[in-house]
Amino acid sequence: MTPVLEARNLKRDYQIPGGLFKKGRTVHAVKGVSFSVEQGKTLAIVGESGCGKSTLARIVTMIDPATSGDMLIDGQKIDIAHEVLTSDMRRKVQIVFQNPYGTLNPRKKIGDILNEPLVINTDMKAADRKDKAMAMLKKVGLEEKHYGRYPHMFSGGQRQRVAIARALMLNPRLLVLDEPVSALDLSVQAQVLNLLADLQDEFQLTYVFISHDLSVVRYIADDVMVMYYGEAVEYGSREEVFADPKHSYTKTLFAATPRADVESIKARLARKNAA
Ligand SMILES: Nc1ncnc2c1ncn2[C@@H]1O[C@H](COP(=O)(O)OP(=O)(O)OP(=O)(O)O)[C@@H](O)[C@H]1O
Repeated sequence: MTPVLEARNLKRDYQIPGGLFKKGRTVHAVKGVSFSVEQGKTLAIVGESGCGKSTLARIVTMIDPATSGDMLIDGQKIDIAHEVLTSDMRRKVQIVFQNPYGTLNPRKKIGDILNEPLVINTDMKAADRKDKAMAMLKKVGLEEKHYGRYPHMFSGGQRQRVAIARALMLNPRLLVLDEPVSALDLSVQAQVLNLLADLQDEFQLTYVFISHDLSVVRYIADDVMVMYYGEAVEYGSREEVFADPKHSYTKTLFAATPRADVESIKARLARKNAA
């Protein structure tokens, strides 16, 4: 089966300009990383701050170009240098960030926020756009009455639901989730993770899930890639990586991670496995 996303030897360098008495230098943020994700699966990318996860997320989402390497969506090559990147290509991958309040325009109503991607990228009629936005609100566990409200009227968890709904409006092939629950309380984290899992089941969505929290990764990932200083030091199925971490960095990372309360996620997965 052709993977939804395939990355081959992706690299990203940043040039840091020099000053009067200081030489410029190059930061190798991502040093040749390869991975793939099949439809309906979740690849978690984990690692400590500065390891290059967000840079990779921005490359995969086509927000930033890569310095070299190849990226394919459904087997189709993406122009990683962004010289001829079409909007059709861009809309195939959407992203949800950690802090929805920072990415939802506070002056826009939820309905307008959900409509916006359709206005920009499609020629759908206003009535059809509204129908789609209303349906999406329900899919993410919100209600029709929320359509006319502003972001500040919602809780953190509800705002993240809006961000997820907005990301799904263009029926993307891939959703990049960049620390999507890290800013939320534990009980709300579990609800949002359950929502993501339900949406994945229903729409066969494919996720790249960026996280530093291994207790979350353990319950949502199919595959895990551990990054360290721009390199993938570990990559395999969740079971393999968790049962037998090979790299010394991964062992340290696992030992240092507090176990969060993810009982409800565990229960949900147990139910799913039993069904
Ligand atoms: N725009 C930029 N210009 C220069 N250096 C950058 C830029 N963006 C990231 N870097 C550097 O690239 C490296 C990887 O950063 P990146 O933000 O991808 O890591 P991260 O693992 O996502 O960290 P965090 O979790 O803190 O966001 C770091 O050394 C960072 O300082």
